[in-house]
Amino acid sequence: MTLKLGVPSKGRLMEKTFEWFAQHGITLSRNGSEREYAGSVEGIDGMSLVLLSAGEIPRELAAGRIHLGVTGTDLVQEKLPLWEQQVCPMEELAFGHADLILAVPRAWVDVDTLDDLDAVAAAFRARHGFRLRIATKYHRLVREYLRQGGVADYALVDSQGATEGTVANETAEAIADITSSGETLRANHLKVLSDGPILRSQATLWRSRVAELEDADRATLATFTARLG
Ligand SMILES: Nc1ncnc2c1ncn2[C@@H]1O[C@H](COP(=O)(O)OP(=O)(O)OP(=O)(O)O)[C@@H](O)[C@H]1O
Ligand SMILES: O=P(O)(O)OC[C@H]1O[C@H](OP(=O)(O)OP(=O)(O)O)[C@H](O)[C@@H]1O
Repeated sequence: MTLKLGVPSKGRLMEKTFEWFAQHGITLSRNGSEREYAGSVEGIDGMSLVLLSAGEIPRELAAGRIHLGVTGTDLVQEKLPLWEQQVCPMEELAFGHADLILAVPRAWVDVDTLDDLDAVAAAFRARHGFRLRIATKYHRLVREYLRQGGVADYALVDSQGATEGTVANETAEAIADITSSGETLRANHLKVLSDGPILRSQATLWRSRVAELEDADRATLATFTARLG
């Protein structure tokens, strides 16, 4: 057996993760072509690399199919209702910073807070005969946040990408998505509610609490942990 490390298979998150491991004397690389999802690890014995979608890493950690994984706090908390029992954060990696926020059309001048949204949601239902729609891929986190905020008159609409476009496309009245620079929100004429983000996320190195460790894996994990300082 080897200690299995799951890393995002593409984009910024993959590149930054490779850089972060390099700073700790561990060289991660993708085998063969850009399209091949196998990789290798140099600089530490007994560790192997698995390239995965960032969104699948939480589930693989929770199933114990990988021992370590890099992905955002947002994805772990969204995908794993019992995340604290299933995974443990080893290190925040100081990149991939993004806030999960609720945003409404900038033209809604009377709506700045969750309380305002609640009032508008009730009026919206009375007027249109259906609930105000919020587009998101973060169903669990958004439902929980709105429940705690006392907002009930809404319907979630699933959106797995280009979520900010759903308002202009008239498939939703509001959105909940991650934002970093804020540019996508601005470009789509949306404004963030002022109550503060639903969640602040960053790329984090997680350890599975359930993956089985053989003696050799335990030794590899100890060597790796010592490297992190
Ligand atoms: N603009 C951004 N700035 C910083 N971090 C971001 C940004 N967009 C996404 N992230 C973070 O990167 C991680 C991966 O996001 P996301 O699932 O959207 O990636 P993806 O490339 O679509 O991955 P997948 O392979 O699962 O489709 C998440 O933790 C998210 O918070
Ligand atoms: O605040 P900003 O810096 O503009 O970044 C936010 C955007 O980045 C992410 O999208 P991504 O580029 O991953 O594409 P997606 O819409 O397919 O998820 C996220 O879903 C936002 O749309």
